[in-house]
Order: sequence, then C-alpha cells, then structure tokens
Amino acid sequence: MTAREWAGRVHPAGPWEPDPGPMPVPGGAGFGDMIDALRELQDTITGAAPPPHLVEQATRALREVSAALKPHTVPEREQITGHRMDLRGRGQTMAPAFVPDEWDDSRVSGRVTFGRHYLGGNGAVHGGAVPLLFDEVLGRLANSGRRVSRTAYLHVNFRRITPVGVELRLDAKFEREEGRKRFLTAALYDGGHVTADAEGLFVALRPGQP
Ligand SMILES: CCCCCCCCCCCC(=O)SCCNC(=O)CCNC(=O)[C@H](O)C(C)(C)COP(=O)(O)OP(=O)(O)OC[C@H]1O[C@@H](n2cnc3c(N)ncnc32)[C@H](O)[C@@H]1OP(=O)(O)O
Repeated sequence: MTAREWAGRVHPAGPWEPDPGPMPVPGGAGFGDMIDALRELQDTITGAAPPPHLVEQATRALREVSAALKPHTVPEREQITGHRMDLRGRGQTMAPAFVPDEWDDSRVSGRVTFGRHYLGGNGAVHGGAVPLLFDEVLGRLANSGRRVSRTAYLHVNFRRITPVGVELRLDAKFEREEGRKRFLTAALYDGGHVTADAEGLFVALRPGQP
C-alpha cells in the first residue's frame, strides 16, 4: 500500500483522528521519530555557531544520510511526508507541527510551538512562517470530510510578535460555504493575546482540476 492510498484510507475518519487499524504503515512506526529528529536538527543548526572543524564533520554526516536515502526517492503520490495523517504535522517539517486538542468538522483547536528554525529576528517568528501555519491548519479544516479544495486567498493580520520557542494556541473555524467557496478564520494566541489572525477562502476543485 502506498502512502497516498494509506492517507485516502484514513481520511474518511477525519484528518485530525486517523484510524489506521491493523494496516502496514508506510515508513514504519519510526518515520515520525525521523521527522522529529529532522525538526530538532533544523532548530539546532539554526541556533548553532560551531567551530569550522565541526561544521565540516556535520556536513559529511548530513551528506551521508542524504546519500543513503536518495535511492529510495519515489513519485509524489508515493511519498510518505505529508501523507501520514497520524503523525504530528503530517510528517513534514515545512510548517511547524500543529497538535490538535479538540476538533469537529467545523472547528479545531490545538497547540503549536515555532522552533528556532522559524526565527525572523528579535525572538519573533518570521512573517512568512505564520501564514504557512494558517494555510496548513485552515487547509486541513477546509478539506475535513469534504471534496478537496485549494487556497484562493489567505489574509493574515500580524497583531503582535509571535514568539519563538513558546507554546501557542491556535483556534480555527469553518465559517460558511457558498457553492464551491469555503470561508474559514483562525487566530493564534500567546496566552491571552492574539498574535495573528487570518481569513482564508478555499475553493473546492472541479473534477480533473490539479
Ligand atoms: C493527503 C491529504 C492532505 C490534506 C491536508 C492539506 C493541508 C494543506 C492545505 C494547503 C492548501 C494550499 O496551500 S493549496 C496551494 C495554494 N493554492 C493554489 O495553488 C491555488 C491556485 N489557484 C487555483 O488553482 C484557482 O485559482 C482556484 C482553484 C483557487 C480557483 O479557480 P477555479 O476553480 O477556476 O474557480 P474560479 O471560477 O476562478 O473561482 C470560483 C469562485 O471563487 C472566487 N474566487 C477565486 N479566487 C478568488 C480570490 N483570490 N479572491 C476572491 N474570490 C475568488 C471566484 O470569484 C468564484 O466566485 P463565484 O463567481 O462562484 O462567486
């Protein structure tokens, strides 16, 4: 079973609560650990000022890992990253891992921590990383139990700095549907303060539309 087929199998249960059952899992039980290790590496490298000899050693080690994995490159529909709905962040490191706590088809609430990798400056998350998180969470909610849609627009307001290394809460809501158009909103909280909020339009794809 490919990762894509596996994702299709679990999607009817809802993207926040996959129920894989006794199925072989693409990448095995340890795939999530590998992705967590990659997240840790990204944060560590971003924050490190190592001596040159250690940089050379790390570069060699990274190239060795890459060379070992490269022969296992597969087409998009078979890739595991992004398709493992049972893993934090769908097993990808592009966006910070969102951990859902409560959800249904019309809303989701959860936690997220932007690691050092997402630093913009002065302790604040980069302004491009916040919309990435909103697109990820709103996109999943927009498609929750529904035909696949794509982001048509995503309006983001930056209300305060979003701090790096702090656990934040994100609440997202499916507001309404008009034909193929789905309107969703979300807000990101640092304690009691909103650091950013968003409104997104997601348009359901017609059959055959990429
Ligand atoms: C394993 C599973 C993982 C699942 C988990 C996945 C989670 C991650 C999700 C990430 C989601 C993404 O980032 S998706 C990637 C980023 N987005 C894209 O690449 C989309 C690129 N754009 C497009 O493909 C297209 O423009 C579409 C599909 C958005 C719309 O094109 P279309 O299908 O031809 O529809 P069209 O007739 O133009 O528009 C339909 C209606 O929407 C309105 N509309 C369209 N665009 C806009 C707009 N920007 N602003 C206002 N309104 C708009 C139109 O006026 C119209 O309204 P009316 O006349 O009917 O009233």
